[in-house]
Amino acid sequence: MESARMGLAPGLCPGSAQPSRRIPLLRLNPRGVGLSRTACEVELHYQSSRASWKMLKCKSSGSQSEGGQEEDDASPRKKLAVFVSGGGSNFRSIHVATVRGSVNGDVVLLVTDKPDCGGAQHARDHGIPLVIYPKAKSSSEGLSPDELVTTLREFGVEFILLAGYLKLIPTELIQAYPRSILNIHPSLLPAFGGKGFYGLRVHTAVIASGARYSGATIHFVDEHYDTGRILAQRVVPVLADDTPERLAGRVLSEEHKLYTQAVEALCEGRISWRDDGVPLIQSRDDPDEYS
Ligand SMILES: Nc1nc2c(c(=O)[nH]1)N[C@@H](CN(C=O)c1ccc(C(=O)N[C@@H](CCC(=O)O)C(=O)O)cc1)CN2
Ligand SMILES: NCC(=O)N[C@@H]1O[C@H](COP(=O)([O-])[O-])[C@@H](O)[C@H]1O
Repeated sequence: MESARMGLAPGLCPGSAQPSRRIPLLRLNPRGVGLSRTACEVELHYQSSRASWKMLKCKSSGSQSEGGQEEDDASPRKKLAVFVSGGGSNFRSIHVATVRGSVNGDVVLLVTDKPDCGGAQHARDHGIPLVIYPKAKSSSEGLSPDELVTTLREFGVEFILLAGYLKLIPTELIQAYPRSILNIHPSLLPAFGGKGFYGLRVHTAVIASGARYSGATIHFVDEHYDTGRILAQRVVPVLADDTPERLAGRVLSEEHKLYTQAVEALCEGRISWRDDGVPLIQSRDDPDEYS
């Protein structure tokens, strides 16, 4: 049984241009992993006779707040995992908010199905470990659903944020993280959601429908695309001469603000569930106000 121990190194990614030091191909121990953390480094010890995959490791200091204070006096900082497939502007926006301190949490892991995407590059540039899910058909790299759950648990992940992630989250993860997975969608769900509705396709459909308003939706994730409980929305007008690209740009700008506010509430324990199952955000300024 192969075991590998490694220190952290500046972000390395499968296929990255000039890895400063190749991380050995790591194998996951079916019985779990050992995780030890030095002052500013995380070392992972993996043994496995089964799945083989590449673990991208970087200094963990990149995920701490600017003040370096690891935990808010009031409550411990929440550990977040972000899932991306593309440019990662929502991921970057959330990461900036954790570093600046408005979000009482840290991004401790990035998950992607596209290791060369912009979001993965941001993780490498900022010392955030990265894993691949799901396995690419053409490659042996990547985790199985059970291995993904194990890895998230070993990183102490408490909440999962989908941010332009384009693969179906498996039932194993939904069950392991009840009421703890959020997604952002670029329309006013339930309109223009579901399989096939992602990226510019959403905005093209909105314009073609003649809808006068679109927007962004944050929702909890269930087993199906875009059918989970809606947590927050923002409305964006559709202009008579809009193109999908221009509408996308205005919606994306609202997404960044909406997602950051939702994650602030999530990390401060300001989300409550109405008796009919609708999640509400409690105002930071007025505890009697919910939206
Ligand atoms: N279990 C869940 N998984 C995911 C959800 C969800 O609500 N429940 N949300 C999506 C994000 N999303 C919309 O917000 C979404 C992403 C992708 C698709 C889609 O049709 N994907 C294509 C494949 C696209 C590709 O691989 O390039 C498909 O499945 O055919 C719809 C909606 C993330 N996961
Ligand atoms: N249905 C899922 C979907 O379409 N998600 C959308 O992908 C974009 C990702 O942008 P980003 O990578 O710059 O955050 C965002 O507009 C997000 O709402």
